[in-house]
Amino acid sequence: MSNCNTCPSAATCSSKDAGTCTIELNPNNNIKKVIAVMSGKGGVGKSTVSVLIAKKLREKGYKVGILDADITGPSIPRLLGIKDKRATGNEEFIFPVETDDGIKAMSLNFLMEDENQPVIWRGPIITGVVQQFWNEVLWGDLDYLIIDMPPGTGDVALTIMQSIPITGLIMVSVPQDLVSMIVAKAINMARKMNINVLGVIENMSYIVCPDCGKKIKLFKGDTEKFIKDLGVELLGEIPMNEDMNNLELYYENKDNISKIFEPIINKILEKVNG
Ligand SMILES: Nc1ncnc2c1ncn2[C@@H]1O[C@H](COP(=O)(O)OP(=O)(O)OP(=O)(O)O)[C@@H](O)[C@H]1O
Repeated sequence: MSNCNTCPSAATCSSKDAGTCTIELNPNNNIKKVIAVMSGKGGVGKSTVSVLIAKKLREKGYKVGILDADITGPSIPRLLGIKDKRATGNEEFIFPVETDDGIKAMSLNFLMEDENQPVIWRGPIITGVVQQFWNEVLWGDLDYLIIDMPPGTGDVALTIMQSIPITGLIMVSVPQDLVSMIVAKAINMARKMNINVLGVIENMSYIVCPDCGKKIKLFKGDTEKFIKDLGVELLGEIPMNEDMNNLELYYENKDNISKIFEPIINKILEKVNG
């Protein structure tokens, strides 16, 4: 977790005297581990990976929540297949929405009447909402909270890294040198903030030929070099396919998805618990 020594705003921040700006967790919540999923670049499959992690952990019997910190582009409700549900609350708490398989989720879209309406808010309001999702949502007992980070290395990502105790951060990339460069920025940002980077998941790594089963690399990015240069572990590769593009039908495609994601989740578990 971050502290004031690593914070770029330390000179002007009012929390400096306390030595940290970590937000106290609501005493009604008991969250054992927080896994943040980030990319730096948008549209590479961060939310997809967040949902895959949540589903797999839930299948293994863990109590799981997923916090959609992508306030201006929330996709978790759709990917979980619960886009029509709405969150409720009382004077003290916001209650998370729960999937049929028992994953608790909070996203701005659960609070919007119409998912197509944009939120046209400035940074401080957006960061305030993310902080509320952390400490005003009644998560209860969770083994793992997955945070789907917003794209980029801006204000919201910075606030999350500073104020939420992240156990480990997973970076999602695709095999294109332009994307790798931006993901490298995000990894370096996390390291500057003393966040434990668990590794990189390469999404859209390849497609599988439907006739001969051969793996075809569509992009020519030098993943090996990128991983080596940054000294970070490759946690696994995810192909581009229909199953991944239709996560709301997860249980129909579970076996295919498991073949790909089971080794990845086992590695993640090893890293967060090792
Ligand atoms: N491996 C894959 N195969 C096929 N489609 C995929 C794959 N991964 C992601 N997609 C699709 O690509 C789109 C973007 O994915 P996703 O929303 O997970 O990315 P993101 O990085 O979270 O985007 P954003 O920057 O908007 O938050 C979605 O339509 C998703 O279904």
